[in-house]
Amino acid sequence: MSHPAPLPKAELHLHIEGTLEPELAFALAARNGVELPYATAEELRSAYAFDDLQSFLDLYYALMAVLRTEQDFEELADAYLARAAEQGVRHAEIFFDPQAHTARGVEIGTVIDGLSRALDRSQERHGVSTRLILCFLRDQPVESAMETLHSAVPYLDKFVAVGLDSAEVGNPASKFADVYEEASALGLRRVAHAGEEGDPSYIWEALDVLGVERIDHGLRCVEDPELVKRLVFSRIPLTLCPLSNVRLRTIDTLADHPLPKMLAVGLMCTLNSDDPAYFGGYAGDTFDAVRAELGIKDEQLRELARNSFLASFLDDDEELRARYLAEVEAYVFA
Ligand SMILES: Nc1ncnc2[nH]cnc12
Ligand SMILES: [Zn+2]
Repeated sequence: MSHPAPLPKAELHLHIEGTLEPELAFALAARNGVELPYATAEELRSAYAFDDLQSFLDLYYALMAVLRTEQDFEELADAYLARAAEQGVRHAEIFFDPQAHTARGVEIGTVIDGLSRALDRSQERHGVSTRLILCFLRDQPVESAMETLHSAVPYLDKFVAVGLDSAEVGNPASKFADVYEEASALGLRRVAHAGEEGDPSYIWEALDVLGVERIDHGLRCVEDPELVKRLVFSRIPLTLCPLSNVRLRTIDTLADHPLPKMLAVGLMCTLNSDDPAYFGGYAGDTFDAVRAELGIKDEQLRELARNSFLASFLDDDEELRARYLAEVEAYVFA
């Protein structure tokens, strides 16, 4: 029996380094002469059991040692885009973490040029339009973020926005106020992870100090009714990642996810996979999981897909956005 075509969607919260599947990690390790502290891909996969965000980040950064050349970054992105396309992703806004590579002696140009090689061919090869978002590591000094922004200026035509990721608690958004101000002056859009593990004050700061247009995660906004009001009235999109929240133990089970409540109060939610190689599912798997475990109905799935295109940075191609939105409206659920 053939599978029904998946619901068309945009993915707005996806770390390209988090798409590194164990098999590709081993292939790149062999090609680059990098020793991994695991005997097989299966053994590595069995290490994907996390207690919290930091325990995941430790493995996530360690495995990046296999990514060294433009070709490595190109293959990584191409493999993600192929899988995303199979799961109905039509448009992907992709995070990358330059500091995690430059700290290992890999030039930012190698990262951006390698990723761009895959992204530039993606529409034609996979039917997926793309944008890149440069993320700063919030647990690194602000000077390093500023240096990273400056080193990326020659590549300004290759990415559309800046983001903020890595260990949240103890690294509030306000630390990066000057970096975001400069990024905005360079014409870049602004997003930031907030309210993943951090309390609602992290979301307030991302909005009020960094001036972000979207909140990545934003899960803990539900603890602050004033914040929920603000997010609803200003239509700030949240890029939720429910499978990530379970794997990083922000919530106990998917059935505990506040998505139904968030939709009911009018928050502009989108569904995303975050680090799919580590968290057990890509974008389509995420839609399937919330349908199965949270009882999200077909018309709410359509709303989530519609939101993903409305919240995307496709403002420079409204014709393409309109085409995607028409596809969402025309979609017939099996
Ligand atoms: N879920 C996440 N939160 C913060 N930083 C990340 N980097 C990669 N995935 C992340
Ligand atoms: Zn993330």
